[in-house]
Amino acid sequence: MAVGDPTVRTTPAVNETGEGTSTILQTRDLRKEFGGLTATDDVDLAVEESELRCLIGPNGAGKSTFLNLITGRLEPTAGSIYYDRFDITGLPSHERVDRGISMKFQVPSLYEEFTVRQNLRIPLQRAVESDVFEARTRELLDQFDLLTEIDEPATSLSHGQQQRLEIAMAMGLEPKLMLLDEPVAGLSVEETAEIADILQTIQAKEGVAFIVIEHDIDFVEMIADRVTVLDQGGIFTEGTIEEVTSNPDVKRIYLGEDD
Ligand SMILES: Nc1ncnc2c1ncn2[C@@H]1O[C@H](COP(=O)(O)OP(=O)(O)OP(=O)(O)O)[C@@H](O)[C@H]1O
Repeated sequence: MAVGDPTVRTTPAVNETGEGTSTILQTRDLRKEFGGLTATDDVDLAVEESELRCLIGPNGAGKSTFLNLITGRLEPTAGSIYYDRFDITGLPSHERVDRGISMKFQVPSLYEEFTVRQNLRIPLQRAVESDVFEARTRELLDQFDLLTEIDEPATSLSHGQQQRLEIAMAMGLEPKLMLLDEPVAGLSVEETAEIADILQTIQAKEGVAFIVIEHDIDFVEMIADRVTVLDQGGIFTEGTIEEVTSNPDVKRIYLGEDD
């Protein structure tokens, strides 16, 4: 994998943040303002290697803005982002991808005229040597239950299969940290359970950490090691799914339950 020279633009974060080596991502006082609106309000968030973290919160809480700051799509107004022990706050998006941060966006990004194999080749070309394309293509498609569709056009896939292919493409970049924005939106209960299974398998087998934005609490319950609740740009609370969902304020405000 092509990785930039860490001595040129980045600084080891371990001394600055005091975090141990198992922290893959740490934000410090991360802030994003749009005019007078604070979309990310001094967020300190830490994610461990191989952890599956879900971000929940009401519409407009700042979930997508936070992920866009991590990918470099947005520049923070203030604060720092440490990834894999380096300060990546000023790095352009493509360098973050090369270091192992990949994202599956909510909007579809498949090349419809391409086959499943050709779509997957796009990220693989960037991340792995050509002599392992075929083996890695098959391995990923097997993991994502798409091997029998390998030579089918992307347009022939069901919505659930397309979502799986998009996550497989994000995995094709060989990430250490994968960001997913509502990966099961519009999927059936069965399709949702299948994605949950796949993410847990990848987490266990490949050691990838995830940050997943999700409104579907049943899905969060299936996959999350820990849950962070955002509200008005800031962290409202964090904990296990049981801790978060048993918090009366979270229940009332975020899950729409009064009991
Ligand atoms: N490019 C932008 N310019 C101005 N305001 C923005 C921009 N992007 C987001 N915002 C505002 O920042 C706040 C946080 O938005 P964000 O999309 O991050 O929330 P969210 O939690 O992801 O919401 P949803 O669940 O609806 O996707 C909102 O008030 C939104 O209107």
